[in-house]
Amino acid sequence: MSKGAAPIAAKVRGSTSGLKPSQLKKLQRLAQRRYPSQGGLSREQVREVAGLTHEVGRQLGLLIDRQGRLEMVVVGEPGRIVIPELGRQRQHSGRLRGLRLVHTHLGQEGLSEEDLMDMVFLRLDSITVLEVDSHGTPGHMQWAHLLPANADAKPYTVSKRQPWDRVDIDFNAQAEALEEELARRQEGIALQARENTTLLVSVGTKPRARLEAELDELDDLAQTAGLHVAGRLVQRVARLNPKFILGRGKLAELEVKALQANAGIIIFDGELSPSQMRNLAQVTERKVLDRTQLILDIFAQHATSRAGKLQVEMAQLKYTLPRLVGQNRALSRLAGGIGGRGPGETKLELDRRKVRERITRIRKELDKVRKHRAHTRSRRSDAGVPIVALVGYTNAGKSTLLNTITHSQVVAEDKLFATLDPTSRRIRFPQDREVVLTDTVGFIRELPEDLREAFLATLEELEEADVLIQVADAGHPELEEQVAAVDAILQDMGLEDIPRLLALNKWDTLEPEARQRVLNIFPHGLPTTALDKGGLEDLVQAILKRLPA
Ligand SMILES: Nc1nc2c(ncn2[C@@H]2O[C@H](COP(=O)(O)OP(=O)(O)OP(=O)(O)O)[C@@H](O)[C@H]2O)c(=O)[nH]1
Ligand SMILES: [Mg+2]
Repeated sequence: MSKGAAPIAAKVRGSTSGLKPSQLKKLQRLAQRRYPSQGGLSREQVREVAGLTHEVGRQLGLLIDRQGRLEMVVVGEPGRIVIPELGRQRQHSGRLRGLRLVHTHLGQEGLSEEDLMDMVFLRLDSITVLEVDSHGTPGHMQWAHLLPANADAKPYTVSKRQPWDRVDIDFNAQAEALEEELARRQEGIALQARENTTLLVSVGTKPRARLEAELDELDDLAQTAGLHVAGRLVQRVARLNPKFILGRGKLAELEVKALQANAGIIIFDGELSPSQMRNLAQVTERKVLDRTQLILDIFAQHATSRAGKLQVEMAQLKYTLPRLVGQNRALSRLAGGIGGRGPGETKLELDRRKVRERITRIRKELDKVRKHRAHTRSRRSDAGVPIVALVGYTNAGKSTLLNTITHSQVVAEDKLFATLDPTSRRIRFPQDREVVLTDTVGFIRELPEDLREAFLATLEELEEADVLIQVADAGHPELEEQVAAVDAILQDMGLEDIPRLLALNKWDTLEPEARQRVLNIFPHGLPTTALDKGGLEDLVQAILKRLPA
């Protein structure tokens, strides 16, 4: 090594190969300066940086903290610059990084799309470009910074390109004002904790209206799980991006939204592959969940019986297992709070063999439960009491109907999946007909495979049923889709031959024209208002007519 070659200081990063020792030394010297907040760089500093850019023939980037100290000098290539991963120490809730980037361009182009993306993904206080001409003379400057949520949905503001010596913005004051504003907006939304604040994302090939309607359901699910939904993002695509599911531009938009809303959780409609989940958690540095995990989480919250808990745990273990392998950051995200309820952190840390053993044990226990239930059922059918089962989409009013018909107190709530355990009540109808009325877990479209498997066991009761009452929420905008989803599941279970009634529930919520429209679609449907006993006479008569003699 020649005498003058100093080691590359830790502060100089990037494409340094091929640089002369003297050039490296000059770059290091940049780290000894203090950079003013007003205007960003002093006159001498602008000339120095422009001259160096010209000398090395590559873009230069200066990451400067709020004290004006240089955190890092990044050497780029002639046409681009790659900012290395930054430390995470400055990452507290909703705040900016506390670093601004000033970088040079060789030539006369201002901030590029790529620059703005860097600002978003690195959560920089601001980004500034200084144009350097072919003589090493500084020319125009242009800066940009993020904006708080605003009516125009503008993610950031970009200044005009202006002669470098006219830039007079106070960069620190601007960044601090922005942070204050972000925090103030936060208080505005009823002091929602970051851990509970959620953005919903739908990416798909279906028509936009369909994606929106499905997001409405995801919204209900999120609220059922106790989350605060701060916003949503929909992207229609011809093909899903295998790595991030979203395109890069949309991902930046999501990041801006998450930053503005201070969202700690992002939930994707549909299922994410383990690697997509990992990649997304990494770039967004937020907890990333998919619809399946959300549903699993709700089931975990609502399971009360031993069997119900076991079924949910089994489904969670099965779904989570492949998503744990080789994960580091995403794992620690998953382990706490939502998305990790049920099998707690310690269980998630068990190695795969132990998880498999646990699954086997649960399966055995569930077998026992199943046998016990079968036994109870056969006792019932020995007694010759016909069974009537309520089935239907979640939140349609099954439990309410059971309550009203039997005056019992099964939990009925305006929440999805309020009921997870089948409940049976013996009731006596007029004319001394006795029946067993059974409430069941609600259905949902695209029920996650592992859950379907787990809950088919609960639904075994249905095989013994003499009559099924399919309860639908007639006032729901997705009524037809929900009825179709339930039909499909019943068919799947081989139950399509059991006599079935369709209760068009929540009839009270419909206007007269809507009633007519619904009856045109479902001419055999029986209007019911489960809350009101008087309105159930037709349904009871229809049930009696279908009972075996
Ligand atoms: N307006 C109106 N609301 C109803 C009617 N029936 C049920 N509800 C309400 O709808 C919500 C859901 O009722 P549940 O009986 O819990 O529905 P479920 O089908 O058992 O739902 P899961 O167990 O979650 O699958 C509750 O807030 C009920 O009060 C009705 O006829 N009219
Ligand atoms: Mg219920």
